[in-house]
Amino acid sequence: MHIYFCGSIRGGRQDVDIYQKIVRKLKTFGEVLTEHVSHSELSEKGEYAALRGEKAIHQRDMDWLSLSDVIVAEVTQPSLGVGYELGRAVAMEKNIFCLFRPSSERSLSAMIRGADDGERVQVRDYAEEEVEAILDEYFAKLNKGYCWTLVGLDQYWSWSGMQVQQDPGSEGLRPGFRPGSDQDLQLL
Ligand SMILES: O=c1[nH]c(=O)n([C@H]2C[C@H](O)[C@@H](COP(=O)(O)O)O2)cc1CO
Repeated sequence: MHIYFCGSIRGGRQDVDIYQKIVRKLKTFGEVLTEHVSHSELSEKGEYAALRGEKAIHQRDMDWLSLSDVIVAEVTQPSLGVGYELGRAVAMEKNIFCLFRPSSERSLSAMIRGADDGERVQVRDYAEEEVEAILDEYFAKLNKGYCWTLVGLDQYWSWSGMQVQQDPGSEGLRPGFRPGSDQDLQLL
């Protein structure tokens, strides 16, 4: 599983220790593409010097975002970049899990909290000591969803393979094809 972690860089590095804790946990579920966000050596200047330019950072991160199965964002420290990544991820219909600490006494933007649909986009208030358990719970549910999708796909492919075998001249499935119906048998 590819995981994209979002956390503030130029928005302020105050929460880097929590980012580290989250990324350490995320690595037990899959590959974290944006591990650099949690590096304590990364300053508010960001990666400009290392990557020779803002365009390269933006392009690389958009490629990683497209590749990701899930986005996990620590949104307590406000960051324009994190807000932008989340907006793009919503448009890509990704699974998104945002984590916010009310103990900061900040008020999370309505554009993030209001995007919660209880399913694909989820926003969760948390305290630092419970973050690992919360991530366990989230990924357990996410993986369960994936298992069902795989079972469904497997059934679909074995069914469609059967149809093609019965009709060797077939170039594939026809639109409006219904498995097992008389209409299908006539079409074949
Ligand atoms: O150098 C960088 N590298 C990088 O990957 N980002 C991405 C990942 C972070 O989740 C997000 C942080 O945005 P911001 O720097 O505006 O706080 O943007 C952002 C920067 C600097 O803006």
